[in-house]
Amino acid sequence: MTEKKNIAIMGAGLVGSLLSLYLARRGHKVDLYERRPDLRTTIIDGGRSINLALSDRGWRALKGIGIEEEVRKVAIPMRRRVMHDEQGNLTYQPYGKEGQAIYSVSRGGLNMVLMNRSEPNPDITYHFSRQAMDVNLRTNEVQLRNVETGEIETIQPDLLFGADGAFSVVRGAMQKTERFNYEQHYLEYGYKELTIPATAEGSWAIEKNALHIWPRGNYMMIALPNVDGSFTCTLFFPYEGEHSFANIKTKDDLLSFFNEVFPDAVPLMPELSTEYFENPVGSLVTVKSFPWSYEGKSLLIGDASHAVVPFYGQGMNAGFEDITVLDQMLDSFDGEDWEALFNKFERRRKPNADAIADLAVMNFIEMRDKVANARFLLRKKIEGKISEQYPDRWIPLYSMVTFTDLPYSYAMETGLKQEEIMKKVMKHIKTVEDYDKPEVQQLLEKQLVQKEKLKPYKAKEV
Ligand SMILES: Cc1cc2nc3c(=O)[nH]c(=O)nc-3n(C[C@H](O)[C@H](O)[C@H](O)COP(=O)(O)OP(=O)(O)OC[C@H]3O[C@@H](n4cnc5c(N)ncnc54)[C@H](O)[C@@H]3O)c2cc1C
Ligand SMILES: NC(=O)C1=CN([C@@H]2O[C@H](COP(=O)(O)OP(=O)(O)OC[C@H]3O[C@@H](n4cnc5c(N)ncnc54)[C@H](OP(=O)(O)O)[C@@H]3O)[C@@H](O)[C@H]2O)C=CC1
Ligand SMILES: Nc1ccccc1C(=O)C[C@H](N)C(=O)O
Repeated sequence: MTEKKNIAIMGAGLVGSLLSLYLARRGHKVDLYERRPDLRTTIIDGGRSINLALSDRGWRALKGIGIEEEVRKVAIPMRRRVMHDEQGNLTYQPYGKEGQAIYSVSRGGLNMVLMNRSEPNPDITYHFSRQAMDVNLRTNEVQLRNVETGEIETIQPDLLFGADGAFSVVRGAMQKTERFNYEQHYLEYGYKELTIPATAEGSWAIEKNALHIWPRGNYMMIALPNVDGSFTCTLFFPYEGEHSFANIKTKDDLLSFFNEVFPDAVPLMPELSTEYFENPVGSLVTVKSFPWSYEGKSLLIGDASHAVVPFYGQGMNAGFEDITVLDQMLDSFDGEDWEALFNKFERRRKPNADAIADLAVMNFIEMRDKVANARFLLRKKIEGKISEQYPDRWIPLYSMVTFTDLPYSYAMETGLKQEEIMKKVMKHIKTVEDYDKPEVQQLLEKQLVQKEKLKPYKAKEV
């Protein structure tokens, strides 16, 4: 066992709360400081993103601490995309193979499960309504403000983890250190959450086990199911321009626009105009930074180090995977050189964080635009067939990201190679049956077998 450390985690969101369980299991004493009040006893306004898509990388981290089964009970499998066109016609695209799904979970519910798990553990203490204001990275002193009383206190842990989200204060302190790289990029789009409530019978008004998309070219609405029969809808919409948040000023503007572009959804959204004008518009930002640690005393993790736009449904999953990877590294850690450990961790994770950030932006274009196209859906079916025929040489990009633990960077590189091959294949395809044409089969044989364009993943030593 390594020496017992006093560890402080800034932020008791999804990543901070899960991380505390992993660190306490190794015998450390963990204190979490969260600027918000305890969500188990307080209704919090302003917290957005009511539900989240949980997939394999996230499940793996929950399983690693024995919490998977509890979360599965309240997770709704979403097996496919259901696309709604402007006439209300539906098309479908499965996410993966038979039995594969992404899972809709409540953000607050998941956070509570994680918090409750730490309750009987004397080595984990939550401090709510404590906002990190300033960090002295050299001394590891953190200034905290009691949000309720305004009092300031200073703590000095042995190790400090910054799990304080996309607008991290711990990262803010690192930004002032020498040779720290930082970049942020806001999309010209914002998001607003709306609701499709449960039917009078308490059931789901549209297909329950699906993620619904209303793709409209340069904007879209999506809906994820909740256990109470409702759906949380999110409108991703430009801030400015012809169709934009700026241009919807009145209830009439709203209803005439929604009736025109989302006609099948409007009758299912009785509170549309109240919610639209009351709910905030959230911004969409990618944050890339490096390094993530300082002198072996502090480390950024989750969104604090790599915030990604939500379109792949991978932000939390990537943050949870950070914990899995860190925990694996702790298995062979001598307990001495935390600086070397943190350096190894950040070098391993950085290329993957960058890859999922870029993939997430790409998936926005796919969701808001491409999925409405019959040729795109045909192409996905063909890809499914290739994957069935060459299971060890071709895992579709979406599946690599969502249903495996292959590094995101490998998924991205391989996806680009697949794209090249698909362009060639699709020149010969008009219908699914064309897949069996000799020229298609020969092309695949040449690319995949003879040229070995897509080699299976081999781990590189970092
Ligand atoms: C609209 C939307 C939809 C999303 N959908 C998905 C999805 O489907 N799947 C998915 O995997 N990811 C999704 N994400 C991303 C996901 O929400 C984040 O990646 C995830 O919440 C990151 O967890 P975290 O613990 O690092 O940060 P957070 O969850 O933000 O937690 C940070 C915590 O730190 C606290 N905090 C902040 N500043 C301070 C401070 N100064 N002092 C003390 N505490 C502080 C905050 O109150 C918060 O509780 C989505 C994001 C958005 C915006
Ligand atoms: N990648 C992305 O596009 C986004 C990711 N997220 C992530 O989703 C998770 C949960 O989000 P949620 O609970 O809705 O968080 P919020 O959007 O409610 O943000 C939490 C706090 O962050 C600060 N904040 C929000 N937007 C900005 C901004 N543009 N610039 C500076 N500070 C800002 C605000 O602090 P204050 O009140 O002090 O101003 C806010 O109260 C978090 O992980 C966050 O990291 C959230 C939004 C976008
Ligand atoms: N959770 C989300 C939140 C916002 C936007 C998209 C998602 C998705 O999960 C999209 C899904 N991965 C898809 O590709 O269809």
